[in-house]
Amino acid sequence: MRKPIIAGNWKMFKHLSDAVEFVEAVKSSIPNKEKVDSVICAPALFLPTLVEQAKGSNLAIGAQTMHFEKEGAFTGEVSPSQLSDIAVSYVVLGHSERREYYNETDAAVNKKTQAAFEYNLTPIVCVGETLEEREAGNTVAKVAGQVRAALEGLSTEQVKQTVIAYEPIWAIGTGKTATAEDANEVCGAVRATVQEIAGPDAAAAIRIQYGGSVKPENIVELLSMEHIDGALVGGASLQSDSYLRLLEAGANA
Ligand SMILES: O=C[C@H](O)COP(=O)(O)O
Repeated sequence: MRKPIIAGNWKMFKHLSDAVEFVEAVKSSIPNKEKVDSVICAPALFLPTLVEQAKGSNLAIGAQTMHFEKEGAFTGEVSPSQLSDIAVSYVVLGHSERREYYNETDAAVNKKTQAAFEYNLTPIVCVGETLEEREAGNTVAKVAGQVRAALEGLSTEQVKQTVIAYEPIWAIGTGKTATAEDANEVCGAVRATVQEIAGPDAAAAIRIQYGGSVKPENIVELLSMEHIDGALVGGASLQSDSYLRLLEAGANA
């Protein structure tokens, strides 16, 4: 059985003092690591403080993006080596907001995924279709193409350790969740794509999250689905009580 992974993506919300208060409130109540991987992906500015604060607890801290180069003249960017140096453990790559507003291409996502492994970070690679693509019946083609591009050149072992987050773009921050059955169908297509690229062992091991208006009220049903191994959560991860309820659902899935 695959261990569930619940990751909060705070996007560009909170000030440092709110973030510290949140981690203080949750850190002693995070479920055992053997039952669920619990992650908060925070703004880059907060990472050193939160990593220190979460040390010794079951909470892991992740970044929301990074460059693929180790270092260089890339004003405003954060490198994989810098994240690794401060002991960040996860990084979200190819979020639809990065793809849409910052022109993050499939090729860049692939370079970043490879760089994540080079620097000991676990990549959470986001894929998903727009409403137009869904209505045109192109969901699986779009998502499978993004998965193939992101995983190109990775070893089977690296594919097994990658986390894929399936996030239909029309469900992000809109309150519209895909039905658990629809989400499971696309996550199943992601797994089938992984099997084509990296074989059955990798397909059985890779963890696939659903994201898009996940909240304590709908997470149990989503996690009961065969191919859904966790959730990438925006809005509902911002409040400590709601975040802990999501983790509880993960621990009991
Ligand atoms: O990364 C998280 C997703 O974009 C989902 O955001 P949301 O839970 O606010 O819909």
